[in-house]
Amino acid sequence: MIVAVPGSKSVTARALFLAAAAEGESVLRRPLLSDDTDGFAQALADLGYGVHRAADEWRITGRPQGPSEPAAEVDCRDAGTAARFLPALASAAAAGTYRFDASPQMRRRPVAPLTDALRALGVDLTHDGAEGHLPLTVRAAGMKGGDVVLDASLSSQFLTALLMTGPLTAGGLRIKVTGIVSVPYVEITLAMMRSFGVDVTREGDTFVVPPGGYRAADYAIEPDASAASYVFAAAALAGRTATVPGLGKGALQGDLQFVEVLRAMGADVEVGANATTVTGTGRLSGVTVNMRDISDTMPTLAAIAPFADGPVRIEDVYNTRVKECDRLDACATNLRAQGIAVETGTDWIEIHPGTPAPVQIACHGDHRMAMSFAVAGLRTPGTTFDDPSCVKKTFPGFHEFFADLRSSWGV
Ligand SMILES: O=C(O)C1=C[C@@H](OP(=O)(O)O)[C@@H](O)[C@H](O)C1
Ligand SMILES: C=C(OP(=O)(O)O)C(=O)O
Repeated sequence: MIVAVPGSKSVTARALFLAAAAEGESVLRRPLLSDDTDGFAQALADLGYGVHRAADEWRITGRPQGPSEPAAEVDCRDAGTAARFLPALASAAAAGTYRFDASPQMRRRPVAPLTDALRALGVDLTHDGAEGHLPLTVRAAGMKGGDVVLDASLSSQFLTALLMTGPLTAGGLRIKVTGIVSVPYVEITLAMMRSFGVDVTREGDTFVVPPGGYRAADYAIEPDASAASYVFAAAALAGRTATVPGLGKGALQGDLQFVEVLRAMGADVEVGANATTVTGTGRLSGVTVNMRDISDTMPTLAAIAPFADGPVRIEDVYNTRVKECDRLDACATNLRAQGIAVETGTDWIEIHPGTPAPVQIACHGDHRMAMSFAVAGLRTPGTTFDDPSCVKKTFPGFHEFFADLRSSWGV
């Protein structure tokens, strides 16, 4: 069955940034419509960029010189992308005072490696509450650019923010990276910067970003590979077939690699030129997998893991502890509540086979907790959620979408 998923959150956020920074009007086709991307677009409008949104086509009027508003208060809501990318964008403005705040959940998440780097580059930036967290205020006076050292071992979003800001500085940036997670997201950034006219080069662990700015683009946003993980996992679990169009061999998003985990567990997987198909075979074997590059799909795997015929061990995912919630803890606690044996360490989780009992899943306001355990709920009737609407962050219609999928599969 063909199952279309909404547009990519990561690609939509980058496209919004790059379009706002570019000279001219950009057209973004099939953007994701969700709380994160709505918040990002609204933030740009609040900063004074021209943002015109029709359902499947957003038009952004770029301002290479920065926001047209001399001062603004920006709400980044729950979005890591907005909270990390937008203060960097504002820092490059010729002048202006911009305050960035976020939800309590996003206020808890770190931004220090990025704000330290911006300060080292001469930006006047103050944390208005806890040091290293939102809220923060940028008093922009243009950025000269130059050399900077960045630790991206808690989040690649810090690096993406600096990379995308580089062309807006007078002399460009040379970013030396001392640690990195979620590398495929950096590849998305570099590919999209190329689509907006900028080529970043690498010298070992240093990224060299030229000055000169971006040019506007007509940009089609691919479907969200992390959202697709729920469809693929559901097919593997239910013994059905799902084909997600728009995500194939040329896809930008690393999270499509989740299908290789399902393949290793026994599902049939076909990655075509422009679509990916997963067929459940009725067999799911245990697996040990390093998910450092694709950690947004860790909860998807953790939730279905009890149905495998051996232990599922997921390694190298420390930074899932600083996402919408502490995901290693939240997965372990929910699985244990279902009666499943689970062990965890600082950066790993191991889940043993079992028959999950129907319980109310504690979502911790985390869309991925709700969506992952909804997939596992295919085999655990009676599963409920304390906060089902938290899916709005990236997939507002998820529960209706998933109910439709189940009824077309008859499961
Ligand atoms: O750059 C991006 O769009 C993202 C990068 C990843 O974050 P980290 O780099 O913090 O792992 C990912 O988890 C997040 O959902 C989106
Ligand atoms: C970690 C996530 O989001 P972000 O960092 O963009 O808020 C996510 O969507 O799983």
